[in-house]
Amino acid sequence: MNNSDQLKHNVAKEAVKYVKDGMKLGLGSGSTMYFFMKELGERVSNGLKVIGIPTSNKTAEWAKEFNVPLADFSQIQELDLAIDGADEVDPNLQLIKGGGGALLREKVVAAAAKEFLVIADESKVVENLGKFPLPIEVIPFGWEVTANKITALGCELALRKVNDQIYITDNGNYILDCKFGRIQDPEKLNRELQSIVGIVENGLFINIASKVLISNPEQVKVMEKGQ
Ligand SMILES: O=C(CO)[C@H](O)[C@H](O)COP(=O)(O)O
Repeated sequence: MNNSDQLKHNVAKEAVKYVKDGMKLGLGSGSTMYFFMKELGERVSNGLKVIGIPTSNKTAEWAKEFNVPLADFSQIQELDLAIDGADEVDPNLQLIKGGGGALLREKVVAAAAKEFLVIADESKVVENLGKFPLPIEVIPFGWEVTANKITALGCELALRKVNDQIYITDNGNYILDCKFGRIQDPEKLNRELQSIVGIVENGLFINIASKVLISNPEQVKVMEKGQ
């Protein structure tokens, strides 16, 4: 395992300790979550009873691989705990997410949870959000018009492509990766983006994270609001 994977694995091992018997879980997406799913599967094989709602088709595949039971979201009103990775975390626990393209379901699931636990390695911690281009999910219909309105807020953007093909989210939408540079006021930008028609959701997770676990080569630290 390389050093980066080791840090992801370490933080996942710590996060799985927050899972208690009988919990309804939100299961985030991304490579850090892969290690969490592996660890969770280990606990399930030792008798832990949980059910999970996956935030992406990939996470659903991992749940199958590691025998983590999944539930029907329509039968669940509230989740006990959602766990997910992040692309950037600031000192106020505001996040940029969506590097893996799953931000919409991730936000829906996080918002349905009593607690939202974020797991990341120290490379994700920043003083100000914005070095990582902000992913914004837009509907394909008229996406160029939507893109122009986003650009007017002061960013350069690119339609996400993979192998020269437009990237399509699990919800059938497009992703615009938006370079705002240092975001001075993430709450304000979030509000502005929410008012643009054509945007389905943006990757700013404002006042959603309850706690963030950060791994460095020595330890896993807990970040909480107001620290
Ligand atoms: O938001 C996400 C996917 O939409 C991921 O949580 C984020 O991209 C972090 O991924 P990784 O753990 O691979 O660094």
